[in-house]
Amino acid sequence: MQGLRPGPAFETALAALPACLLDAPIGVAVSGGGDSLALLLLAQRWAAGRGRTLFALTVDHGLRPEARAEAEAVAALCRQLGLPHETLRLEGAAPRQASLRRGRHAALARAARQRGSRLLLTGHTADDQAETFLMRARQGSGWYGLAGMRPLSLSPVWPEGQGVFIARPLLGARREELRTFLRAEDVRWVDDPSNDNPAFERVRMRRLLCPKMSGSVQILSVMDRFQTLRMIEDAALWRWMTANIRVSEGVIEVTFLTLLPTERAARALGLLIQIAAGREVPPRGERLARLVERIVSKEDFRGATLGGCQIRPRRGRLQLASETGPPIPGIAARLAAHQAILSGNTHEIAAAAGKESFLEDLVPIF
Ligand SMILES: Nc1ncnc2c1ncn2[C@@H]1O[C@H](COP(=O)(O)OP(=O)(O)OP(=O)(O)O)[C@@H](O)[C@H]1O
Repeated sequence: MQGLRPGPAFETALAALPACLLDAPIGVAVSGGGDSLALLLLAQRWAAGRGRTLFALTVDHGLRPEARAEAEAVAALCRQLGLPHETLRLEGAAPRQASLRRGRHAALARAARQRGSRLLLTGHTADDQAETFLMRARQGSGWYGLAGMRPLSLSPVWPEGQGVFIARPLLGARREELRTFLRAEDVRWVDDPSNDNPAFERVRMRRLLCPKMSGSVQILSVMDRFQTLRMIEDAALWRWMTANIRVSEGVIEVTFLTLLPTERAARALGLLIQIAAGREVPPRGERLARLVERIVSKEDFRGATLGGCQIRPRRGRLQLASETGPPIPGIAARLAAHQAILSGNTHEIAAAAGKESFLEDLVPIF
Protein backbone atom coordinates (compact mmCIF):
# COMPACT_ATOMS: atom_id res chain seq x y z
CA MET A 1 0.00 0.00 0.00
CA GLN A 2 2.96 2.32 0.52
CA GLY A 3 3.52 4.92 -2.12
CA LEU A 4 -0.16 5.67 -2.75
CA ARG A 5 -1.22 9.29 -2.38
CA PRO A 6 -3.18 9.76 0.86
CA GLY A 7 -6.65 10.20 -0.73
CA PRO A 8 -6.84 6.90 -2.64
CA ALA A 9 -5.10 4.99 0.19
CA PHE A 10 -7.67 6.37 2.63
CA GLU A 11 -10.59 5.44 0.37
CA THR A 12 -9.29 1.91 -0.17
CA ALA A 13 -8.99 1.45 3.59
CA LEU A 14 -12.54 2.67 4.26
CA ALA A 15 -13.96 0.56 1.44
CA ALA A 16 -12.63 -2.53 3.27
CA LEU A 17 -14.72 -1.78 6.39
CA PRO A 18 -18.14 -3.37 6.99
CA ALA A 19 -20.91 -1.07 5.76
CA CYS A 20 -22.80 -1.27 9.07
CA LEU A 21 -19.93 0.53 10.84
CA LEU A 22 -20.04 3.33 8.28
CA ASP A 23 -23.84 3.76 8.31
CA ALA A 24 -23.87 5.17 11.87
CA PRO A 25 -22.12 8.50 12.60
CA ILE A 26 -18.32 8.16 12.38
CA GLY A 27 -16.00 9.80 14.91
CA VAL A 28 -12.60 11.23 13.93
CA ALA A 29 -10.03 11.46 16.74
CA VAL A 30 -8.08 14.66 16.07
CA SER A 31 -5.20 15.69 18.33
CA GLY A 32 -4.28 18.72 16.22
CA GLY A 33 -1.09 17.02 15.02
CA GLY A 34 -0.33 16.64 11.32
CA ASP A 35 -1.46 13.05 10.95
CA SER A 36 -4.89 13.45 12.46
CA LEU A 37 -5.53 16.81 10.76
CA ALA A 38 -4.83 15.14 7.40
CA LEU A 39 -7.18 12.36 8.50
CA LEU A 40 -9.87 14.94 9.27
CA LEU A 41 -9.62 16.57 5.85
CA LEU A 42 -9.60 13.27 3.97
CA ALA A 43 -12.53 11.95 6.02
CA GLN A 44 -14.54 15.12 5.47
CA ARG A 45 -14.14 14.86 1.68
CA TRP A 46 -14.90 11.17 1.67
CA ALA A 47 -18.03 11.62 3.81
CA ALA A 48 -19.33 14.65 1.87
CA GLY A 49 -19.24 12.64 -1.37
CA ARG A 50 -21.19 9.76 0.17
CA GLY A 51 -23.65 11.39 2.52
CA ARG A 52 -21.99 9.91 5.65
CA THR A 53 -22.17 11.63 9.02
CA LEU A 54 -18.93 12.64 10.73
CA PHE A 55 -18.00 14.32 13.97
CA ALA A 56 -14.59 15.17 15.43
CA LEU A 57 -13.27 14.69 18.96
CA THR A 58 -10.20 16.20 20.62
CA VAL A 59 -8.96 15.11 24.03
CA ASP A 60 -7.34 17.74 26.24
CA HIS A 61 -5.35 15.73 28.78
CA GLY A 62 -5.20 18.78 31.04
CA LEU A 63 -1.40 18.66 31.25
CA ARG A 64 -0.23 21.45 28.93
CA PRO A 65 -1.74 24.95 29.07
CA GLU A 66 -1.41 25.28 25.25
CA ALA A 67 -3.63 22.22 24.73
CA ARG A 68 -6.77 24.33 25.19
CA ALA A 69 -5.83 26.65 22.31
CA GLU A 70 -4.81 23.68 20.16
CA ALA A 71 -8.21 22.06 20.69
CA GLU A 72 -9.85 25.39 19.86
CA ALA A 73 -7.88 25.51 16.58
CA VAL A 74 -9.23 22.06 15.68
CA ALA A 75 -12.74 23.24 16.59
CA ALA A 76 -12.31 26.29 14.32
CA LEU A 77 -11.20 24.10 11.40
CA CYS A 78 -14.20 21.83 11.99
CA ARG A 79 -16.54 24.84 11.89
CA GLN A 80 -14.99 25.75 8.55
CA LEU A 81 -15.52 22.21 7.30
CA GLY A 82 -19.09 22.13 8.64
CA LEU A 83 -18.39 19.29 11.09
CA PRO A 84 -19.48 19.01 14.74
CA HIS A 85 -16.52 19.02 17.14
CA GLU A 86 -16.19 18.35 20.84
CA THR A 87 -13.25 18.82 23.19
CA LEU A 88 -13.11 16.19 25.92
CA ARG A 89 -11.23 17.34 29.02
CA LEU A 90 -9.61 14.73 31.22
CA GLU A 91 -9.79 15.74 34.87
CA GLY A 92 -7.00 14.78 37.23
CA ALA A 93 -5.40 12.15 34.97
CA ALA A 94 -2.12 10.81 36.37
CA PRO A 95 0.65 12.04 34.04
CA ARG A 96 1.75 8.49 33.24
CA GLN A 97 1.58 7.40 29.58
CA ALA A 98 -0.51 4.30 30.32
CA SER A 99 -3.18 6.13 32.33
CA LEU A 100 -3.30 9.03 29.87
CA ARG A 101 -3.83 6.54 27.06
CA ARG A 102 -6.52 4.73 29.01
CA GLY A 103 -8.25 8.01 29.91
CA ARG A 104 -8.08 9.18 26.29
CA HIS A 105 -9.55 5.96 24.89
CA ALA A 106 -12.29 5.89 27.53
CA ALA A 107 -13.29 9.51 26.84
CA LEU A 108 -13.27 8.99 23.05
CA ALA A 109 -15.32 5.80 23.27
CA ARG A 110 -17.89 7.34 25.65
CA ALA A 111 -18.33 10.35 23.38
CA ALA A 112 -18.69 8.08 20.34
CA ARG A 113 -21.36 5.99 22.03
CA GLN A 114 -23.23 9.09 23.15
CA ARG A 115 -23.56 9.97 19.46
CA GLY A 116 -24.69 6.49 18.44
CA SER A 117 -21.36 5.85 16.73
CA ARG A 118 -19.66 2.46 16.45
CA LEU A 119 -16.51 3.64 14.72
CA LEU A 120 -13.62 5.95 15.57
CA LEU A 121 -10.95 6.81 13.00
CA THR A 122 -7.41 7.51 14.18
CA GLY A 123 -4.46 8.96 12.29
CA HIS A 124 -1.85 6.22 12.78
CA THR A 125 0.52 6.11 9.82
CA ALA A 126 3.02 3.75 8.22
CA ASP A 127 5.73 5.59 10.17
CA ASP A 128 3.92 4.78 13.43
CA GLN A 129 3.90 1.14 12.31
CA ALA A 130 7.67 1.12 11.71
CA GLU A 131 8.26 2.70 15.15
CA THR A 132 5.92 0.15 16.72
CA PHE A 133 7.94 -2.62 15.07
CA LEU A 134 11.18 -1.39 16.63
CA MET A 135 9.59 -0.87 20.05
CA ARG A 136 8.07 -4.34 20.05
CA ALA A 137 11.28 -5.92 18.74
CA ARG A 138 13.16 -4.37 21.67
CA GLN A 139 10.58 -5.84 24.04
CA GLY A 140 11.20 -9.29 22.55
CA SER A 141 7.90 -9.55 20.67
CA GLY A 142 7.48 -12.49 18.28
CA TRP A 143 6.43 -12.26 14.61
CA TYR A 144 2.73 -11.98 15.50
CA GLY A 145 3.25 -8.77 17.50
CA LEU A 146 5.75 -7.48 14.95
CA ALA A 147 2.94 -7.44 12.36
CA GLY A 148 1.98 -4.15 14.09
CA MET A 149 -1.30 -2.33 14.54
CA ARG A 150 -4.40 -3.70 12.86
CA PRO A 151 -6.39 -1.63 10.35
CA LEU A 152 -9.50 -2.47 12.40
CA SER A 153 -9.58 -3.31 16.09
CA LEU A 154 -11.70 -2.78 19.17
CA SER A 155 -11.45 0.05 21.63
CA PRO A 156 -8.91 -1.32 24.11
CA VAL A 157 -10.74 -0.08 27.22
CA TRP A 158 -13.50 -2.01 28.90
CA PRO A 159 -16.33 -1.51 29.63
CA GLU A 160 -16.24 2.08 28.33
CA GLY A 161 -15.15 0.94 24.88
CA GLN A 162 -18.02 -1.50 24.53
CA GLY A 163 -19.35 -1.58 20.97
CA VAL A 164 -16.72 0.85 19.62
CA PHE A 165 -14.39 -0.19 16.80
CA ILE A 166 -11.21 1.70 15.88
CA ALA A 167 -10.13 1.98 12.25
CA ARG A 168 -6.73 3.25 11.11
CA PRO A 169 -7.18 4.20 7.47
CA LEU A 170 -3.80 5.95 7.18
CA LEU A 171 -1.62 2.95 7.97
CA GLY A 172 -0.66 2.91 4.29
CA ALA A 173 0.35 6.59 4.24
CA ARG A 174 3.71 8.15 5.13
CA ARG A 175 3.83 10.99 7.64
CA GLU A 176 5.80 13.20 5.25
CA GLU A 177 3.29 12.78 2.42
CA LEU A 178 0.47 13.79 4.82
CA ARG A 179 2.38 16.94 5.72
CA THR A 180 2.88 17.72 2.03
CA PHE A 181 -0.87 17.28 1.58
CA LEU A 182 -1.60 19.68 4.50
CA ARG A 183 0.81 22.29 3.14
CA ALA A 184 -0.96 22.13 -0.23
CA GLU A 185 -4.27 22.60 1.61
CA ASP A 186 -2.78 25.49 3.61
CA VAL A 187 -3.66 23.83 6.92
CA ARG A 188 -1.32 24.24 9.87
CA TRP A 189 -0.70 21.58 12.44
CA VAL A 190 0.86 21.61 15.90
CA ASP A 191 3.88 19.61 16.94
CA ASP A 192 3.30 18.37 20.47
CA PRO A 193 6.67 18.86 22.28
CA SER A 194 6.42 15.31 23.63
CA ASN A 195 6.80 14.12 20.01
CA ASP A 196 10.38 15.38 20.25
CA ASN A 197 11.20 14.29 23.78
CA PRO A 198 13.79 11.47 23.79
CA ALA A 199 12.52 10.36 27.20
CA PHE A 200 9.83 8.54 25.19
CA GLU A 201 10.87 5.31 23.52
CA ARG A 202 8.75 6.04 20.44
CA VAL A 203 10.69 9.27 19.88
CA ARG A 204 14.00 7.43 20.15
CA MET A 205 12.81 4.87 17.59
CA ARG A 206 11.61 7.69 15.29
CA ARG A 207 15.07 9.22 15.43
CA LEU A 208 16.62 5.90 14.53
CA LEU A 209 14.39 5.62 11.46
CA CYS A 210 14.19 9.20 10.28
CA PRO A 211 17.56 9.73 8.64
CA LYS A 212 17.24 6.40 6.89
CA MET A 213 13.97 6.37 5.03
CA SER A 214 15.04 3.12 3.36
CA GLY A 215 15.21 1.55 6.85
CA SER A 216 11.53 2.07 7.40
CA VAL A 217 10.70 0.89 3.87
CA GLN A 218 12.43 -2.42 4.63
CA ILE A 219 10.71 -2.73 8.00
CA LEU A 220 7.33 -2.01 6.40
CA SER A 221 7.85 -4.70 3.79
CA VAL A 222 8.70 -7.24 6.52
CA MET A 223 5.58 -6.11 8.38
CA ASP A 224 3.49 -6.67 5.25
CA ARG A 225 4.60 -10.30 5.20
CA PHE A 226 3.94 -10.75 8.92
CA GLN A 227 0.46 -9.26 8.41
CA THR A 228 -0.33 -11.88 5.77
CA LEU A 229 0.85 -14.61 8.14
CA ARG A 230 -1.19 -13.08 10.95
CA MET A 231 -4.35 -13.29 8.84
CA ILE A 232 -3.76 -17.01 8.37
CA GLU A 233 -3.00 -17.50 12.06
CA ASP A 234 -6.04 -15.45 13.11
CA ALA A 235 -8.33 -17.51 10.88
CA ALA A 236 -7.03 -20.72 12.51
CA LEU A 237 -7.50 -19.20 15.97
CA TRP A 238 -11.01 -18.10 15.07
CA ARG A 239 -12.01 -21.55 13.81
CA TRP A 240 -10.75 -23.13 17.02
CA MET A 241 -12.55 -20.53 19.16
CA THR A 242 -15.92 -20.97 17.44
CA ALA A 243 -15.85 -24.69 18.32
CA ASN A 244 -14.22 -24.65 21.74
CA ILE A 245 -15.26 -21.58 23.72
CA ARG A 246 -18.49 -20.78 25.43
CA VAL A 247 -19.56 -18.28 28.07
CA SER A 248 -21.76 -19.32 30.93
CA GLU A 249 -22.81 -16.85 33.64
CA GLY A 250 -19.81 -14.63 33.09
CA VAL A 251 -17.34 -17.52 33.10
CA ILE A 252 -15.42 -18.50 29.94
CA GLU A 253 -15.27 -22.25 29.41
CA VAL A 254 -12.59 -23.72 27.17
CA THR A 255 -12.19 -27.19 25.69
CA PHE A 256 -9.29 -28.79 23.83
CA LEU A 257 -6.73 -26.02 24.43
CA THR A 258 -4.16 -28.80 24.65
CA LEU A 259 -4.72 -29.82 21.01
CA LEU A 260 -3.35 -26.49 19.77
CA PRO A 261 0.31 -25.91 18.95
CA THR A 262 1.89 -24.32 22.05
CA GLU A 263 2.35 -20.88 20.50
CA ARG A 264 -1.28 -20.73 19.35
CA ALA A 265 -2.50 -22.06 22.71
CA ALA A 266 -0.65 -19.21 24.45
CA ARG A 267 -2.16 -16.66 22.07
CA ALA A 268 -5.68 -18.03 22.65
CA LEU A 269 -5.28 -18.25 26.40
CA GLY A 270 -3.80 -14.75 26.59
CA LEU A 271 -6.79 -13.25 24.79
CA LEU A 272 -9.29 -15.21 26.89
CA ILE A 273 -7.57 -14.15 30.13
CA GLN A 274 -7.65 -10.52 28.97
CA ILE A 275 -11.39 -10.74 28.31
CA ALA A 276 -12.30 -12.69 31.46
CA ALA A 277 -10.35 -10.19 33.58
CA GLY A 278 -11.66 -7.09 31.75
CA ARG A 279 -8.11 -5.94 31.02
CA GLU A 280 -6.72 -3.86 28.14
CA VAL A 281 -3.97 -6.27 27.15
CA PRO A 282 -3.25 -9.98 27.59
CA PRO A 283 -0.63 -11.07 30.13
CA ARG A 284 2.80 -10.98 28.57
CA GLY A 285 5.30 -13.53 27.52
CA GLU A 286 7.01 -15.72 30.01
CA ARG A 287 4.36 -16.19 32.68
CA LEU A 288 1.76 -17.00 30.02
CA ALA A 289 4.12 -19.47 28.31
CA ARG A 290 4.81 -21.16 31.68
CA LEU A 291 1.10 -21.44 32.40
CA VAL A 292 0.41 -22.99 29.00
CA GLU A 293 3.25 -25.43 29.56
CA ARG A 294 1.72 -26.49 32.88
CA ILE A 295 -1.72 -26.93 31.28
CA VAL A 296 -0.47 -28.72 28.17
CA SER A 297 2.03 -30.99 29.93
CA LYS A 298 0.93 -34.16 31.63
CA GLU A 299 1.37 -32.49 35.04
CA ASP A 300 -1.68 -32.46 37.25
CA PHE A 301 -2.92 -28.89 36.67
CA ARG A 302 -5.04 -27.74 39.60
CA GLY A 303 -5.50 -24.09 38.78
CA ALA A 304 -3.67 -20.77 38.65
CA THR A 305 -4.18 -17.03 38.61
CA LEU A 306 -2.72 -14.74 35.97
CA GLY A 307 -3.47 -11.22 34.73
CA GLY A 308 -6.42 -10.75 37.11
CA CYS A 309 -7.98 -14.04 36.00
CA GLN A 310 -8.55 -17.30 37.81
CA ILE A 311 -8.01 -20.38 35.64
CA ARG A 312 -9.17 -23.75 36.92
CA PRO A 313 -9.88 -27.18 35.48
CA ARG A 314 -13.40 -28.50 35.77
CA ARG A 315 -14.89 -31.63 34.23
CA GLY A 316 -12.47 -31.74 31.32
CA ARG A 317 -12.76 -28.01 30.64
CA LEU A 318 -10.83 -24.93 31.71
CA GLN A 319 -12.85 -22.23 33.41
CA LEU A 320 -11.71 -18.60 33.32
CA ALA A 321 -13.21 -15.94 35.57
CA SER A 322 -12.25 -12.59 37.06
CA GLU A 323 -9.95 -13.12 40.04
CA THR A 324 -11.66 -10.45 42.08
CA GLY A 325 -15.34 -9.90 42.70
CA PRO A 326 -18.23 -10.72 40.37
CA PRO A 327 -17.73 -11.61 36.67
CA ILE A 328 -16.84 -8.72 34.37
CA PRO A 329 -20.01 -7.54 32.57
CA GLY A 330 -20.48 -8.12 28.84
CA ILE A 331 -17.90 -10.89 28.48
CA ALA A 332 -19.88 -12.72 25.78
CA ALA A 333 -20.24 -9.56 23.70
CA ARG A 334 -16.55 -8.68 24.00
CA LEU A 335 -15.57 -12.21 23.09
CA ALA A 336 -17.86 -12.16 20.04
CA ALA A 337 -16.33 -8.88 18.88
CA HIS A 338 -12.76 -10.16 19.29
CA GLN A 339 -13.65 -13.34 17.42
CA ALA A 340 -15.14 -11.29 14.61
CA ILE A 341 -11.93 -9.27 14.27
CA LEU A 342 -9.91 -12.51 14.16
CA SER A 343 -12.19 -13.91 11.44
CA GLY A 344 -11.31 -10.92 9.22
CA ASN A 345 -14.77 -11.39 7.75
CA THR A 346 -16.99 -8.34 7.32
CA HIS A 347 -20.15 -10.43 7.85
CA GLU A 348 -18.85 -11.68 11.20
CA ILE A 349 -17.95 -8.13 12.21
CA ALA A 350 -21.38 -6.87 11.16
CA ALA A 351 -23.03 -9.66 13.18
CA ALA A 352 -20.95 -8.88 16.29
CA ALA A 353 -21.61 -5.15 15.95
CA GLY A 354 -25.32 -5.79 15.48
CA LYS A 355 -25.73 -8.04 18.51
CA GLU A 356 -28.13 -6.34 20.84
CA SER A 357 -26.08 -7.31 23.87
CA PHE A 358 -23.05 -5.62 22.34
CA LEU A 359 -24.84 -2.32 22.13
CA GLU A 360 -26.58 -2.46 25.50
CA ASP A 361 -25.19 0.02 27.98
CA LEU A 362 -23.04 -1.62 30.58
CA VAL A 363 -21.84 1.67 31.99
CA PRO A 364 -23.61 5.03 32.15
CA ILE A 365 -22.30 7.11 29.30
CA PHE A 366 -23.37 10.54 30.52
N1 LIG B 1 -5.42 14.26 22.29
C1 LIG B 1 -6.00 13.56 21.32
N2 LIG B 1 -7.25 13.85 20.94
C2 LIG B 1 -7.85 13.15 19.94
N3 LIG B 1 -7.26 12.14 19.29
C3 LIG B 1 -6.01 11.81 19.63
C4 LIG B 1 -5.31 12.50 20.64
N4 LIG B 1 -4.07 11.96 20.76
C5 LIG B 1 -4.00 10.99 19.82
N5 LIG B 1 -5.15 10.89 19.15
C6 LIG B 1 -5.48 9.98 18.03
O1 LIG B 1 -4.61 8.88 18.06
C7 LIG B 1 -3.76 8.89 16.89
C8 LIG B 1 -2.37 8.44 17.20
O2 LIG B 1 -1.90 9.07 18.37
P1 LIG B 1 -0.44 9.62 18.53
O3 LIG B 1 -0.17 9.85 19.96
O4 LIG B 1 0.49 8.79 17.72
O5 LIG B 1 -0.73 10.98 17.78
P2 LIG B 1 -0.07 12.42 17.98
O6 LIG B 1 1.37 12.32 17.63
O7 LIG B 1 -0.43 12.96 19.31
O8 LIG B 1 -0.89 13.27 16.88
P3 LIG B 1 -0.99 13.05 15.32
O9 LIG B 1 -1.02 11.57 15.05
O10 LIG B 1 -2.30 13.68 14.96
O11 LIG B 1 0.19 13.74 14.70
C9 LIG B 1 -3.83 10.30 16.38
O12 LIG B 1 -3.54 10.37 15.01
C10 LIG B 1 -5.25 10.68 16.70
O13 LIG B 1 -6.14 10.15 15.75
